[in-house]
Amino acid sequence: MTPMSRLHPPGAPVAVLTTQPLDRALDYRAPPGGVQDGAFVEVPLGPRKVLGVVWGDAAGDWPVEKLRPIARILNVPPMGEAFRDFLEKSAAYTLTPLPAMLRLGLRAPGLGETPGKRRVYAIGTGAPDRVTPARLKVIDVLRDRPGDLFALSELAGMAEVSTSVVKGLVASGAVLEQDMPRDADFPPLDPKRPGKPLAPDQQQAADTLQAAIASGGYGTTLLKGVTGSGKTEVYLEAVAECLSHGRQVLVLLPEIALTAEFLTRVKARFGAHPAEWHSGVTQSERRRCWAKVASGQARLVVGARSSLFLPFQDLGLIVVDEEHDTSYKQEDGVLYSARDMAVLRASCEGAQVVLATATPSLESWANAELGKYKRLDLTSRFGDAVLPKLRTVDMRDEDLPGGRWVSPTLKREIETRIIAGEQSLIFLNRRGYAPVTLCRACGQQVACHQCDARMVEHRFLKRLMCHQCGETAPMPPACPSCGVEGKLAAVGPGVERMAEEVTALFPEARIAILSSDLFGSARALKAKVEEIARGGADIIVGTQLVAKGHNFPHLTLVGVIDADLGLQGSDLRAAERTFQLMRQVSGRAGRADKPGEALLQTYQPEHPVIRAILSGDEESFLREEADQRRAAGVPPYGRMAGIVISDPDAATAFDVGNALARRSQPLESVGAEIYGPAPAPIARIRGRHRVRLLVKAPRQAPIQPALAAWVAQIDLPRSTRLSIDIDPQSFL
Ligand SMILES: Nc1ncnc2c1ncn2[C@@H]1O[C@H](COP(=O)(O)OP(=O)(O)OP(=O)(O)O)[C@@H](O)[C@H]1O
Ligand SMILES: [Zn+2]
Repeated sequence: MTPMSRLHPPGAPVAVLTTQPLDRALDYRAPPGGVQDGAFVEVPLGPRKVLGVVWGDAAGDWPVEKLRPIARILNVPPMGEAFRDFLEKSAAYTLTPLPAMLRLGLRAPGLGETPGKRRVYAIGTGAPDRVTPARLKVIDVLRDRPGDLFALSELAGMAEVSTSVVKGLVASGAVLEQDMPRDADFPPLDPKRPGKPLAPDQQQAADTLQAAIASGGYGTTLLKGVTGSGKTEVYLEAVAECLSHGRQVLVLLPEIALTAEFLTRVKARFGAHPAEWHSGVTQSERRRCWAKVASGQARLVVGARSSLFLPFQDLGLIVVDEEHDTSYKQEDGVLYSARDMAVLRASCEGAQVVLATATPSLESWANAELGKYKRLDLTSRFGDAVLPKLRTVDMRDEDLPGGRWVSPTLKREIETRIIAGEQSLIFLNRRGYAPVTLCRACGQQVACHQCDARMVEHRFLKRLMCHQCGETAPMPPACPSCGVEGKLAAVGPGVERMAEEVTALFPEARIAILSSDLFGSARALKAKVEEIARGGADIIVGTQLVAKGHNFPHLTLVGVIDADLGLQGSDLRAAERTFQLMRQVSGRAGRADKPGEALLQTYQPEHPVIRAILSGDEESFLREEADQRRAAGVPPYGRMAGIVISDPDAATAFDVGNALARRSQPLESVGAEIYGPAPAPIARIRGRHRVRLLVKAPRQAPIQPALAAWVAQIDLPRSTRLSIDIDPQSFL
């Protein structure tokens, strides 16, 4: 159990950790009345006041009388000991400075403000005196989230109108302007409401999870169930158990588009919606969520990976749904895996973790094999639904003209579904219109001027876009290399081009295209997903956005345009990822009463991974994959870290890389090996040249302190950046 937070008496020296980029906590004096460990405070720093958290005793290297006093204690419950422990451990694990870690824990707007200071906007009762398209957009946003409060700029931004449009609506009473009320409580959830009657294997899994929660303490369970087996129903029983013990629950989902369906299921099960934390919620909702999680009033939070850094008071359960999903890895700023950090946080809090998936990551599977995690299996779909039949379409035998990708075989199957009134999904994991734009005069590809990457045509946006830096440019009238006009050609398919081909093949069909860049807001995407689930499309053309966890009851056919796509390249997880993605996307078919089928277009039907996907024998696939990784000493049977050194000047970056490679002693002393330096696979991003080193170590090696000592030997030039990715998932 967490010890009681101590009270530091008035005037006592205490350490305060701020979010400022300093390498340690600073000493201050406790204010009149004293201050508790974990208290959120405001302290003077130079001429400013900054936010911080009381972090135990002062370091004591300054005389007490020279210390400045804490300016103010915020009206927020102190941060629990377990959370502080988690921040320290996660900082040490990811080699992140503690202040940067704390920043993740303070991502709520207006923490220091007293309620009543901010102006917020909500739907009013009046009718607008005049209706314009701009005004309608504002009303649309408000109607879509009844009960939500918006800041002025936020509301205007979401509606894509100027703030004066909102003000005009306030004047007519159609929009209500008010001072921010005290954050409202979340409606209570009732864990005693009955759930759906469970199938015997579901019941058994639910009982096991409930028993673990009832007995208290930390533990992790891999809940492996085939797509459509009803994993969600099972872990909702675990949620119910945890709620009935009065403890808090966090459910992580890999994709905002999945929250809408989950909210509906929570409401059906517990009678009300949970708190939400992700980039799609308003600022005031974020603030409310943070505050109510801190006070313990919000009992269930559904969120994205950053919700792991919410100030839970008594966290009893974390569910990581679709635990294999690569989007759980944060690839910007603080580099962390939300799945691994969930396990770490749970161990600090004495909580249970449920990792739910149909296709476990090799990491989690291996931990279950080792007995570190418990494992529960659901081997069949719920009810009468059966797993989809999978077969390959051998593209070498298909008669297809150049520039077309839907094989005659796949086309016939789609026709059958349209006649039967069922849905088909065409899957291609590539955003945009075409991956390559080539000049037929000079043979050059259009490239990003600041990255070592091609520009990808996005016809819907009428622009070229770099998928590395996000830079966009209008489609040039002439080739940027040779200047010849009218010779630029799109090469290869993207999801937009597939939609074009499908429209030409099925002019009468209703076609929906789902790709993350085609939706301006989470709201628009959610609306589209719901419309599709209701049957509002005959053919869905989509990227990996649709592969994840969706329930489309009318969908009976999945056609994978290029099953070989992920098999190319040297990524150590290429086989694993392809296997997961193909099984997941196939799993969207036949989830209700009608059986489903998945067709994989491939040029190499004999490839071992393609054969494993078809056989559906996950265990042998994972076992074989495990053997190979064990032999190579790579994760999860060895440790890895990726170091990227970047600089506007290539030679400088290489010099740093070489200097590090030479001074290898700290790493060698723990048995680690260094590979590189070499140009990173994407050798230039945003004008910075990138050089990478890979560090490989035995599984038990204390790699973090060794890495820290190793990089500390080098003084980086001012222009150089160095990032360390522990357990890298992508090798770009
Ligand atoms: N015990 C049950 N009673 C009634 N319906 C159920 C039950 N269990 C599952 N279902 C239904 O079966 C469908 C699939 O269940 P669920 O979404 O929980 O599966 P899943 O294992 O999470 O699937 P996936 O891995 O593909 O996301 C849902 O429509 C769900 O409502
Ligand atoms: Zn770029």
